[in-house]
Amino acid sequence: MQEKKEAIAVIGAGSWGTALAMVLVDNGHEVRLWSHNEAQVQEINQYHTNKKYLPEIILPDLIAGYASLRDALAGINTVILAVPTKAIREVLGKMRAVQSTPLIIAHVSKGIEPDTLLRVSELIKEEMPNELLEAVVVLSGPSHAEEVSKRHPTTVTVSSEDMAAAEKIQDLFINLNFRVYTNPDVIGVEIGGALKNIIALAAGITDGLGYGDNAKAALMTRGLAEIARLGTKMGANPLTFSGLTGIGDLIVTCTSVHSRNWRAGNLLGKGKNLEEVLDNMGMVVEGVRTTKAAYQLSKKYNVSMPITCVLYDVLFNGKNAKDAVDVLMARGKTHEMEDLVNILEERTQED
Ligand SMILES: NC(=O)C1=CN([C@@H]2O[C@H](COP(=O)(O)OP(=O)(O)OC[C@H]3O[C@@H](n4cnc5c(N)ncnc54)[C@H](OP(=O)(O)O)[C@@H]3O)[C@@H](O)[C@H]2O)C=CC1
Ligand SMILES: O=C(CO)COP(=O)(O)O
Repeated sequence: MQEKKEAIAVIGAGSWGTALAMVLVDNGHEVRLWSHNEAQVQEINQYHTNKKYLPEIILPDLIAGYASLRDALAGINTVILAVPTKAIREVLGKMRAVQSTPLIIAHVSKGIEPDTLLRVSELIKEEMPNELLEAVVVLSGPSHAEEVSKRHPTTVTVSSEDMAAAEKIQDLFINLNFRVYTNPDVIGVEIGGALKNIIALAAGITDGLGYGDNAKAALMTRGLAEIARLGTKMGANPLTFSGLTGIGDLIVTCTSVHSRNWRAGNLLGKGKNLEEVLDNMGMVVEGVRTTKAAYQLSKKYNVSMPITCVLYDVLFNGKNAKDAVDVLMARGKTHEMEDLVNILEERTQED
């Protein structure tokens, strides 16, 4: 399927960076997997494992671990940026310091920065000077690293303001186990990928409370409704939320034991406190910061996001999880689709 082979730097050797490095090696590319942790780089090069993040997996020999960012980026045109949203600015600062030629940066992070309310592609454009940035691409969709690393069938979507760059990333990754679609709606793809983590935390909480499948289906459906309302108000195509990076990712994250967001929520629902939960997770739980950002976005855009708002109170204001569910169930009567219809009508009038 794939013709042109090239050297690619994957920046971040957590679960997702490592699994994506495997896909690229399967497609015949030279892969340089950078980590800020030298011991981990040694483990990757000597033992071909990454025990902390993918304990069951033997990595292909052709994944080369790099501790030097300068060496990892030497002569490179395409970077896969696979660190948590919180680390993006720091890592881009380090890249800026050693880079002199323009890069296509394909990010795979699912978050929004609180306070600035920037999406990850916007953060990248803010941190990287124009002369170092050929294009920014986002790769997102229902894709747990644990399953991708076992080469189980997976589908994702790539999006960019530069669709030629998105198609390049599609070509680099697509194979018979990893099917890559394109979608030009960057806002919708990034908002869907980031905000599904909020709903996964909430779904974990109701599972932890022992509420079962009706409650989870309600959260997923009404969660998607509030994601679509906000995203559409921000300029996304509402259809994107019925695609892989919307409902697709929401399903996988709310229903899989692999999801760190669902697992964190589940522990919260069982009565553990947030600090304890995050300390024990050992991997990123993006939904916590994203809840803060989405809460702020809902105020900025004046969009009703009841699930996000009660989760915000659970995470940051000490609200009891069961009381939070009661608040949602006791809300005033409302129409299922009216708000989204109104937002779409407003948009038509503005055009
Ligand atoms: N895991 C998955 O299945 C998927 C994850 N994603 C998204 O990908 C992004 C990365 O997640 P994931 O790989 O799962 O996260 P992990 O927690 O598994 O790994 C994070 C990696 O980033 C490194 N890191 C953290 N902070 C910094 C920093 N300041 N500088 C350099 N490196 C840093 C960590 O290093 P250290 O070990 O030293 O902490 C670790 O190698 C997230 O936004 C996530 O939502 C998207 C799709 C699937
Ligand atoms: O985004 C993911 C799957 O598509 C991974 O979700 P978690 O970060 O909750 O593990």
